[in-house]
Amino acid sequence: MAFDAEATKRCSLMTPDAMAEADRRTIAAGTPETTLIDRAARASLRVLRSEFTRRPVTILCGPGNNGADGLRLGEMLVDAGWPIEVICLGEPPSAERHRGLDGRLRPTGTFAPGPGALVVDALFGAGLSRPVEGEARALIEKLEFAGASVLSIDLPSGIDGATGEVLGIAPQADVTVTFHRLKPGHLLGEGARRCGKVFCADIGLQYREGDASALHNAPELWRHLLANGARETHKYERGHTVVVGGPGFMGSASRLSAYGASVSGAGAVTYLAPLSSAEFAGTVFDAVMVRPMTGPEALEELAEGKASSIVIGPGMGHGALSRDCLHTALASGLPCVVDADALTLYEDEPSKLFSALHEGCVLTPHEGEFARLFKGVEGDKLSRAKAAAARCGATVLLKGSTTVIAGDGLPVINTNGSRSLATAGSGDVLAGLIGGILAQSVAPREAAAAGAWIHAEAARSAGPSLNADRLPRRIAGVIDRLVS
Ligand SMILES: NC(=O)C1=CN([C@@H]2O[C@H](COP(=O)(O)OP(=O)(O)OC[C@H]3O[C@@H](n4cnc5c(N)ncnc54)[C@H](OP(=O)(O)O)[C@@H]3O)[C@@H](O)[C@H]2O)[C@@H](O)CC1
Ligand SMILES: [K+]
Repeated sequence: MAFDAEATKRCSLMTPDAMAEADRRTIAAGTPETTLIDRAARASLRVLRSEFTRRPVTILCGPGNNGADGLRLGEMLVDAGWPIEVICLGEPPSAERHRGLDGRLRPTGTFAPGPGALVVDALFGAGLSRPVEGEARALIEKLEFAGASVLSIDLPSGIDGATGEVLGIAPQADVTVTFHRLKPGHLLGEGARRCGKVFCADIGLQYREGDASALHNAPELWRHLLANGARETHKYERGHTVVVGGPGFMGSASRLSAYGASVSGAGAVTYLAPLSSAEFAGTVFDAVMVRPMTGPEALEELAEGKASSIVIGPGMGHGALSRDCLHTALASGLPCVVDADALTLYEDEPSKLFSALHEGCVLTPHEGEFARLFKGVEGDKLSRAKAAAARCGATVLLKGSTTVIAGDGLPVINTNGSRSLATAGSGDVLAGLIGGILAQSVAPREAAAAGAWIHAEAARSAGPSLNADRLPRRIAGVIDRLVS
């Protein structure tokens, strides 16, 4: 079962190149470029007026259409009676085309933004092609300690719209206004930090299948998949997740996974407890069934029976039984969440793990585990997750304050994470939650996207005192609200 098709269009992220192509298409279909610039400027004006009170405005304009948006915005601000000045890189704009700016153009050397001023950054947007240097760099450097507010048009100048990386230098914007669709660079790395509050305005560009390079995660993509399970009446028809338990003191991580699975909407969860902790596990769980793990054959028996997904890795340890269980889990062909110790068991020979994985698997590494398992995979987070998924032949969920999910279909970027999630055991709960969603016949990329968003949402309104024990209860609340 897949993402909702209409929501996929709305949640699409487009690279600067795809945006330029949409721009060309729209112009070729009869909308003049000046009309698009006009709409972009008008949208910027709307946001500017809603976010800032009247004050002196300096507009920094670059040589391309990002600068053209800035010039047009300048004219609109003059019409609205705002005090403005315009500073252009390179050639000054034609007096004929921009009569409204008469007497307001200043040379670059005069730029001295003061506290309380508003600077519109229209230097570079989607056409940024190299690191920002020279005069443009000097202008952006002056912003750093000026205390002025910054509104960036399309992107903070210097942010690569495809990756979120800084090319040379980029300002810290308070507000960014972009058009048509967000770009991955608005959500990734430094881009996410430098954009401030992001607004996306419709300027009448045509959308076409194949324009997207990634998706911005949102419940409208996958909410219908969760509701599906709730219609089934028998517990095993609603999915049955098996969580492979960890031994002794380590067992708490896997128990958190079992709690995560138990609130996922799956009909049943079985906790397969190593003998050293089976008795204890039997006393702590109520809603989760506990079975003793006599050996990998106990897992095999469940996999051949009623299980519909497996969660393996949290608190499992690196012993021989762990290896046997991992092999049994993967060989079963059931959807599997491979997390924590299951990711690091084979860090010295990852190809052994990769060759056992199948397309129903979801790997959930944090940055440290990712670096150890996918040696040599470098670059921005989106590219790394995609490369890792291609290398291992499974879905990869690369965790962090921004989480990227790559697998079959467009990759998904999840951005509702918060600091409250950075707490011990939170990742174990996530692994269980995704396992529980997988058990409900949801495809791996879709289950990972749903799990990442729900998990983050459960922590979003919480304070720093949130711990992993209390997370499942909050997850249950989020899911119930989503499917009600
Ligand atoms: N499609 C849409 O949605 C719409 C887009 N619109 C707007 O258009 C913007 C895209 O316009 P764009 O393509 O003209 O690119 P833009 O960002 O102005 O920069 C290109 C110029 O900068 C130069 N340059 C690049 N890097 C440089 C550097 N480091 N240092 C110095 N120079 C550098 C580059 O020079 P070149 O590489 O050619 O030598 C070229 O001259 C987009 O962000 C949005 O605001 C709206 O108006 C309407 C609909
Ligand atoms: K800009």
